[in-house]
Amino acid sequence: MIDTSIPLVDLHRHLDGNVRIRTIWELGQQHGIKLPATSVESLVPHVQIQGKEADLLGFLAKLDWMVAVLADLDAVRRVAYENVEDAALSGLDYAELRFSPYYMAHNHQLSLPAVVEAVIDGVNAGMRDFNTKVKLIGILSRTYGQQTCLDEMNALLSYHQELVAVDLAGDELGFPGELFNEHFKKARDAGLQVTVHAGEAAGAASIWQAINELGAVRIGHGVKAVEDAKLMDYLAKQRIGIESCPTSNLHTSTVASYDAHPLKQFIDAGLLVGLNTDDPGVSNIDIAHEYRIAQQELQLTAEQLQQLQRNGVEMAFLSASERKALYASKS
Ligand SMILES: O=c1[nH]cnc2c1ncn2[C@@H]1O[C@H](CO)[C@@H](O)[C@H]1O
Ligand SMILES: [Zn+2]
Repeated sequence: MIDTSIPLVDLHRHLDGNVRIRTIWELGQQHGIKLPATSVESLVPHVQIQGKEADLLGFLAKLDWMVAVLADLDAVRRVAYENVEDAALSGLDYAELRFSPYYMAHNHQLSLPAVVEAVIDGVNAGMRDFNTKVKLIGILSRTYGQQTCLDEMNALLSYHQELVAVDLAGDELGFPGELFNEHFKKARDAGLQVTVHAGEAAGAASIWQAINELGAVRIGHGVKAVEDAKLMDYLAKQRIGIESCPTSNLHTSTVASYDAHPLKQFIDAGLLVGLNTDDPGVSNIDIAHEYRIAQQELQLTAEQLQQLQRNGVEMAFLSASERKALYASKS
């Protein structure tokens, strides 16, 4: 199902949505943080989806305990380091890990630039110990509004050489992309690429906005693109990558069932679409699970699965020589 001759990548993966349950428990104990459970086992329903949530915000609440235990920069480094180990354990050759500095910092008033630096340090330590190449994407958590996102952007930009891109995540319905046009201009001016969570909770107009005003060259989820034929055409022609995350879309009730997921329509329309996990810890999945779902629930052929795998490599934020080296590492 996964073709071992093609690099396996995951480009849409929140490192603050992938904190191990045992780590949440241990950090809670270590720092005397009150958790809503008396054991690792009883913590599970508080941080992992059981069935599905009614909407995106219900889903996002599951991440809250993952960052509630980030009491100091060592905790941040640990989570970043373990994310690289998790990526390696799931067989990824290359991963783009994304994180929101304010989301990780706010419970314990950590400094935003210090959190960015700690994530970079943890990931670099992970890359020394494990065999997965990682690049980082900085997130603005739109749910906290324009000013906080400006603080996030400034913290991220002070480490722009260690990042490949910026993203906008959180409450898409409550905080439309227009609020962040200036933020993303700063990022583009600093030479960063842009991917945006769009067309997940809101409709196709949000995807147009992300492309035309925020400068997105990739779209996270993009589920609602199927509602707009012109947009589908544009995405295909412009080779705008769609970071598809089918299980996350089910868990947020963005789609009612796997059957209703538009992945096959994206492929049929010739879109540059790849498979990703989104928040593996919250959804309790790995990348292999998404390929299994694509085969068994979305009825994709072996050729289509290979195409998804290659699309991932094509849309990765890598230079031409890095992409070549990634392919070469498999042959
Ligand atoms: O599927 C998603 N859609 C929108 N926002 C998300 C999703 N998963 C996580 N976050 C958001 O990303 C930041 C942490 O990286 C947080 O703002 C979290 O709410
Ligand atoms: Zn996401």
